[in-house]
Amino acid sequence: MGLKSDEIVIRGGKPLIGRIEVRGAKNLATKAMVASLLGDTPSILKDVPDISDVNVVRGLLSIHGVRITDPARGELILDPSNVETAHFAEIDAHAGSSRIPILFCGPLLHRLGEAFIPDLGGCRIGDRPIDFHMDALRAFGAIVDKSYNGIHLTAPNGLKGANIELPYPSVGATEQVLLTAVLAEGVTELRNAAIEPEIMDLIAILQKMGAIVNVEPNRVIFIEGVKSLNGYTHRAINDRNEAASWAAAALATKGDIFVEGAKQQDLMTFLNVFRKVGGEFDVHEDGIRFYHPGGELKPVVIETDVHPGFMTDWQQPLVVALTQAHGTSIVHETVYENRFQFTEALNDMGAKIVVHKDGLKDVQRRVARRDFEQAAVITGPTPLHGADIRVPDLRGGFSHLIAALTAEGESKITNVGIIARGYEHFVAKLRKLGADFDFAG
Ligand SMILES: CC(=O)N[C@H]1[C@@H](OP(=O)(O)OP(=O)(O)OC[C@H]2O[C@@H](n3ccc(=O)[nH]c3=O)[C@H](O)[C@@H]2O)O[C@H](CO)[C@@H](O)[C@@H]1O
Ligand SMILES: C=C(OP(=O)(O)O)C(=O)O
Repeated sequence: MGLKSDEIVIRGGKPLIGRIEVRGAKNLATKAMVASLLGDTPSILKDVPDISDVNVVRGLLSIHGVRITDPARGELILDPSNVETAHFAEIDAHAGSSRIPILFCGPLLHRLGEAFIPDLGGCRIGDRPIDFHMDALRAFGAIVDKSYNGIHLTAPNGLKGANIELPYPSVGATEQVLLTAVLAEGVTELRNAAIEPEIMDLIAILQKMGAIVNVEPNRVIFIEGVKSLNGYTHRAINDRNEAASWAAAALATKGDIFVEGAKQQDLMTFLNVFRKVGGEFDVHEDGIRFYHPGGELKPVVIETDVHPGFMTDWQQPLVVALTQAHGTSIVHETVYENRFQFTEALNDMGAKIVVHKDGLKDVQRRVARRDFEQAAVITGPTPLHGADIRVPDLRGGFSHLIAALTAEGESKITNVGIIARGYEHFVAKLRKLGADFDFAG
């Protein structure tokens, strides 16, 4: 029987070897596209990855009247001059696979005086509430009405600078405040802000547009509202999460992958862990070579955290390599409540991973426990064998690809479409790295 478009059959046990390229980050490009709504003139974004989350945001921007053209590979011109005329109150659509529509709130309130936000997508890796976003918008003066099939926001008196302290340094809520405060009247002080490299890149974009944003010590950001902003021209920061995923793939499969576009500065925390596990890397001007130098991999204890800690999006691919380490590794997941679903499939393939749903209370941790954290204890090395598995979420899906490539025998993975949310042309890249697989999609 033929394969369906969201299925891949992988024959594993072969190292991945070769060179691939990472381009603009999913976690920046999509937000930069939203920022174009704030400008009075067109914006130009370069190195936009060909991923489905970008297409979702593109679709929503078009519905709002932003004219989008792509004159060259990875380049988008976003012209917001028709946004007012395309004005409508309600989108009868879902956000598709993406969480980005939540970031339309501030820009639409500024331009139209109201915003309608449909249900959000994104990975089902925990509750993922949006209370910080809504509280921040209320502090700016927005009125939030949840009686719709989605959320309806208005700002009858305009948006005014606010004093906001986030309960947790949320990436999305920090972006929400930035995208709202730049055109709000007066000064906004944001405390306990997230400072991920993608946020710094968004701030660079806003500065190019004419915004005044000061990043102060201790997670404080001051934003002085301005009356209007122009469009920007910007090359998106590269995708460090995709780079880390390919690095993990090189380690697990005993391979050697040159990731063009990987940047040492954005990956420092990951590189330290990669080295401690026994992987080697060479930093070049145009990328980083990640490889398994031979010999045994070593176990590690990791706590996921906000930047500059170990990014939660890195843990899922790395766990596959940890199944091949000699000894017991522990991954404390402190950012999301439910990010170990992917380990069930790994266990079906021969891994020994025990997930502690309430975390490991007796194990000493570097930083204080969060109420809902989980821990995975991985005992290795365990040979992996092929299995039929189903992708649960984006990074979990990439982990399944790595596991199937590491395993002896054949694996059939279904629901691989999710992986295209954040991994550009992953099938072509696997082919380039010498993977043995069948894919019909
Ligand atoms: C598109 C994008 O950029 N996604 C990234 C972004 O997600 P996202 O922006 O959704 O993640 P957040 O940083 O907001 O979430 C962190 C934690 O805060 C909680 N929270 C967040 C908002 C809120 O209103 N209330 C609340 O309780 C979340 O449930 C989670 O436990 O940052 C995450 C953390 O680096 C990454 O894993 C995601 O890849
Ligand atoms: C959790 C992730 O993404 P999103 O916030 O888009 O669901 C991710 O990139 O791993």
